[in-house]
Amino acid sequence: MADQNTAPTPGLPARKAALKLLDAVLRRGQPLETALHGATQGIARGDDRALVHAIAAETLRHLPDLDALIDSATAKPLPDDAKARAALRIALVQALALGTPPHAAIATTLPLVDGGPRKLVHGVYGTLMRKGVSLPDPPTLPAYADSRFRAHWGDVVAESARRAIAAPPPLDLTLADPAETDGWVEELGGVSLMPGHVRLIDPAPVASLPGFAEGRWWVQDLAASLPARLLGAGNGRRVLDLCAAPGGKSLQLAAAGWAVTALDRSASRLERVAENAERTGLLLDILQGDALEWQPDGPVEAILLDAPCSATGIFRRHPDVLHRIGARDINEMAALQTALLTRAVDWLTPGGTLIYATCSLEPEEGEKQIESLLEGRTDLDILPPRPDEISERLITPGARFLRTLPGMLMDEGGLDGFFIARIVRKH
Ligand SMILES: C[S@@+](CC[C@H](N)C(=O)[O-])C[C@H]1O[C@@H](n2cnc3c(N)ncnc32)[C@H](O)[C@@H]1O
Repeated sequence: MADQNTAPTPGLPARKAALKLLDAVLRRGQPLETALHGATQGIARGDDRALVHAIAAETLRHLPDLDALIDSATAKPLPDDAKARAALRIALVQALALGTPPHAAIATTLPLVDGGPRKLVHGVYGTLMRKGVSLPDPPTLPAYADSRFRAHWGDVVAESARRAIAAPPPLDLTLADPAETDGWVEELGGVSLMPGHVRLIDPAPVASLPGFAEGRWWVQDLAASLPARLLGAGNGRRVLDLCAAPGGKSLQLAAAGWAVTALDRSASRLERVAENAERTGLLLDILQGDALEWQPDGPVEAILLDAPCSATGIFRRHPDVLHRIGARDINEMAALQTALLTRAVDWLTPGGTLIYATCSLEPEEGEKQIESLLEGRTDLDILPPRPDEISERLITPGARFLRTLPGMLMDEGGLDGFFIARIVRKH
């Protein structure tokens, strides 16, 4: 990112807001995107808000390494929540990762600790800069996430996750009409890894891209497009999308010819579903309701349950998740998923299909959910993904489920971590 510090008032409000944003994420456990609005109140320019986001997100991508540098230059470690540590993190990340000239990075940070540990911050920063330190490439993952990834998926995947968190991922679009894939690849200057998918490596702001206003596509990571692909063509049949907002998968299903009931508990998130439906001209029956209480009028042939989850699979775009999620969150989410899944599966007609998906790298929210669902249930079966439905490069031979992991399609820009199972009701 370009240095923003050439303005006469050298970007102090943006740095202050970045500190506030990081505090909301690290101390109060709020998602980065949720906290952004509150932290940037009073910052009028879009560029400045983008700078706040960039400083916070980049700090989170490199947090363990930034802290290790800070600890290497202090006699004893500063407390985690010390103001000096917070200020040093953002000064260092600007100088070492965002390309801000070192003097500008510290000049915009020191006023934040006026009347406090100014001398300490200046001293530690100066020591590190004189040493010519740099951040390791790839970054070190937060310890808890690193140990879980290694335990569940092995060292190779954990190392790929380190490379994946290093930078924001490319922008993936899902097309309303997969037959137009070649045309949009050319028009947008992207590449396609599957029919109906276009990837932009170096994207412009979304709303300015051709086809956005006309609703010819929507933003959706390639992995997030896989669950709906496993339901195939709808031919006018009804599908329940039980956790629908903001609506990417509902739109895909409607575009594939399904009559979609898009249910979600959150009224505010459903507004985004309605906006997306309007922009794309795709028809959705939008309903607010809690899937733990609501129920359909009768049995249904197809259900998509894109369940709420820890979201540890989407750390590339949301580097805050790996800092916020712990064992308790994973267990709570897994219990909610079990409740949603056991309820929804009983709504299926014989021969009906339920797709269960989570954007999580935690087996408790994926493989283990389905294994325990199937225990003692002779009426349910698993239909594994077929290479003709999605790229064969994503299918592990013999696997019953679809599991995307860091490292897959890495040379093409990778994809998010997802778990997807196709459950069929036999009788
Ligand atoms: C992973 S997001 C869904 C993403 C969406 N399927 C898409 O593709 O855009 C999970 C959603 O589940 C909703 N949710 C959580 N608990 C719910 C419940 N008990 N009933 C209905 N919706 C719920 C949340 O509001 C959230 O919008």
